[in-house]
Order: sequence, then structure tokens, then C-alpha cells
Amino acid sequence: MSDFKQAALDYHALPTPGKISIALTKPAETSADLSLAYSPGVAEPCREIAKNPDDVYKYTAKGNTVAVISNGTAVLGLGNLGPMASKPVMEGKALLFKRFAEINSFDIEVTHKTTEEFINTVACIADSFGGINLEDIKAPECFIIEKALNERCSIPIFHDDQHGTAIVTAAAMINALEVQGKDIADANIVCLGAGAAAIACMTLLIECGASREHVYMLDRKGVIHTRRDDLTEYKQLFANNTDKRTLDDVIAGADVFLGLSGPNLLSAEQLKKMAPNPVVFACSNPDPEIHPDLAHSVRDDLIMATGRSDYPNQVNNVLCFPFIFRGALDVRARKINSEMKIAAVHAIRELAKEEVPASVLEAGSETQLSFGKGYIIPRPMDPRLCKNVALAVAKAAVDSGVAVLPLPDNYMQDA
Ligand SMILES: NC(=O)C1=CN([C@@H]2O[C@H](COP(=O)(O)OP(=O)(O)OC[C@H]3O[C@@H](n4cnc5c(N)ncnc54)[C@H](OP(=O)(O)O)[C@@H]3O)[C@@H](O)[C@H]2O)C=CC1
Ligand SMILES: CC(=O)C(=O)O
Ligand SMILES: [Mg+2]
Repeated sequence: MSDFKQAALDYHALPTPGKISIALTKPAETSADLSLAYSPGVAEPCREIAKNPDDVYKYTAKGNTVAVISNGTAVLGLGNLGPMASKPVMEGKALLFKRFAEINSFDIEVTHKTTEEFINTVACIADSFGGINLEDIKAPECFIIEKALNERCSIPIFHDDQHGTAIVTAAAMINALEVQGKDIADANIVCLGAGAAAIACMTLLIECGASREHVYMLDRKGVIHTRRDDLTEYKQLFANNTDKRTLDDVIAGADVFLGLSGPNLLSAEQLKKMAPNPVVFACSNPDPEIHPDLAHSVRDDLIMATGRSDYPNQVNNVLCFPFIFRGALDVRARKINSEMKIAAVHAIRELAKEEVPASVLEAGSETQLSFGKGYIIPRPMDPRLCKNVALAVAKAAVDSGVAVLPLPDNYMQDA
């Protein structure tokens, strides 16, 4: 076993199995403490909440707690590993919620037979939480699940692999195309993958100015085109009337390659055929569609990004989900709508153009970082992400009428 693999296993196993635990926020040392925390004192908030359901936000941790819920059907790019094998990823998302946005989360892995059973399970427990982050649920079921839960629940339901990924990808793509001197409306875009992440990313990129007719999307069977009779309604939205059938056919002259599929699916030969100054986002985790070392060895005019923390330009939903929930929870948004997503795109994108604080340089053992080919998107460690993204999202929620609370006074000013 490699040193890195062993270190990763040890990190998860030692000294305590797993990555999260529960912390108390109130004293529980004396009989007097317990008489407040439990019987008889706990009856008082129960009575208040029974009279006024909104008081649940006043007397419990609901308002700052997000459930991270998966069925393990699309665990990173590893495929359908099932609920239990997804648990390290879900605990990881909980770790990121806490570390970057001070949000408490529970990871919940659901074993189910039908999509309806999954929806019912989540809908029945949803009110315990301030929001629900759906994770690593494969397409097309993820679309059905998210729509049904949005209809049934009055808290934000957010499928991270769709919308978190799309927001970060759009932010990074707008910046990358700017650095490469390309107009997003003219860019020829190849998207390898046609699942949860790919469909959401391309939908949002089009909302941000990409031209639908310049987009080619591919799944395991090749190019998505109008003469295929095996397309779901979600893939049909990206069907082109074209004779092109393979990645080889569409990659020639492409300005952008976006990989949301699986490992090592873009070859060096294919990369060579792309247009001058291409943008390559190989976002499959943990192994990208093309390794950055190989990509950089083939051409020196590209902007390269992956979903990984160990290479520059990490295009990963970690740059979004903690912060979009921070903003949504703080104004008690009933949902996360399009206005909030677009606000997040621009807050993330704009931060990459600002001077990088010393703490971020230290976290990456770097001496200098500035907007350009090797730095198109902020680093997850950047403390300004929480402030800027949550503020933009909370404002957008208030302005678009989905917030129950007003923007708090001086919100994020001291963050
Ligand atoms: N960097 C980031 O922040 C994120 C990265 N991702 C990555 O994106 C990938 C997809 O995740 P997600 O959308 O949630 O999963 P889904 O299961 O919903 O979708 C997977 C898609 O990839 C396609 N695919 C798989 N293998 C191939 C192949 N050999 N050739 C062409 N297409 C292929 C599938 O094709 P078909 O439809 O034919 O089955 C499907 O369309 C994963 O690798 C994941 O790690 C996801 C979210 C965030
Ligand atoms: C990053 C992430 O959510 C994924 O790869 O599934
Ligand atoms: Mg995921």
C-alpha cells in the first residue's frame, strides 16, 4: 500500500474512528444543569414550541443544522458503492460545513428500494433540520428526488453535486475564459458526462452566457444527439442535431473541456486537438479525466483545473455549499433559488481577483498567488469566502422574497 493510501486510512481510523463528533453548547455538570437541560426544564421549550412552532428556531439547534443525505449511488466518481461506503464522504461534507461555515451537520445514509421510499424518508425527517444537502445521488433519480422534496419541504433542499458544482464551475469558467481572452458566448464547449453535475453545470453556464448551440454533451454511449432514442428528458435538453458521435469528433477545435464523468477519459492526443488556449476542467474525483501532469506535458497554453486539493485551481463544490447554506440559514430562506445561486457565482468569481491573504498562502505553502492561469478560483481555506458568499446569498434571498428574516444588522461585517 502507498504511503498516501495508508495515511488516508489512518487519518480516518485514528485516534477515533470517523471525522466528526457532537459538542455540547450548554453546561451539563450539576443536578441543577440537568434539571434545566432535561427533566423538568426541557418541558418549558417543548410547551413554547407546541404553542408557536417557529420557536423551534429559538430553543433548538435546528436553525444551524444541515442534514447531509445520500444513498451512495454516485459516490464521487467511484460509482454506486451503496450507503455505507458513502459515509466517509458524507462525514467529510459535515467536516467542511463545520470548518468553513460553523454549520452543524448530521450525515444520513439511506438504504431504500424505490425512489419514492427515499423521498418519503427524507420528507418525513426534514423538519428536524434547517436545510438538507443531498449528496452523491445519481442521475436521473436525483432530479426527481430534488423536485419532490422541494415541493414537500419548507426548508432549503440543495443537491450539492448539481448546484454546488455548477456554481463553482461557472465562477471558475467565467474567470478562465477571461484569462484566455475568450468570450463565453463564442466558446465551443465539450462536456463529458451527462449526469447530475454535468446537466446542472451546463444549464447554469448557459444562464451565464454560454451558447446552447456551442455545447456538446457526451455520456457512456457518446455524443448526445437528436437521433438517439435512449435519452432521458434531462439529456434530451442537450441533444444536438449533428453527425458527430464520439469524443474524438467533438474535441477537435473545442475551447473548453469539462469533465464530470470518470477517470482518464481524455487522452493526450485528444487534448492536443483542442483550440489554442483551451480551458480543461477535469473535475472527476478522486481521479480526473486527464491528470494535470500529463495535460501540462502536452501543452503549455491551457488552463487546467481539477476537483482535487493537491493541484492548483480546485474546482470543487466545497467552495460553495458551506457558504450558500450559511447565507440561506441566516435569513431563514425557504429555498435556494436561482437568484441566490447567481449571487454565489459572482461572489466566488470576484474574490479570485482580490489580493490573497497571508493565511491562504501559508495553508498552501505558497509565497505568491494572483489572478491568472494558475489561480482562477479562490482556495477553500480563504476566510473571505464565507463572508462574501454568505452575504451575497443572504441579500439575494431577501431581495427575491424567499427569506423569512431580514438581513441581520451588520451581517458578516465582523466575520
Ligand atoms: N469537482 C466537483 O466539485 C464535483 C465533481 N463531480 C464528479 O463528476 C462525476 C459525476 O458525478 P455525478 O454527476 O454526481 O454522477 P452521475 O452518476 O449522476 O453521472 C455520471 C455521468 O458520467 C457519465 N460517465 C461515466 N463514465 C463515463 C464514460 N466512461 N464516458 C462517458 N461518460 C461517462 C455517465 O454516463 P451515463 O449517463 O451514460 O451513465 C453519467 O452521465 C464524478 O466523477 C464526480 O466525482 C461531481 C460533483 C462535484
Ligand atoms: C466533490 C463532490 O461532491 C463529488 O465529487 O461528488
Ligand atoms: Mg458529491
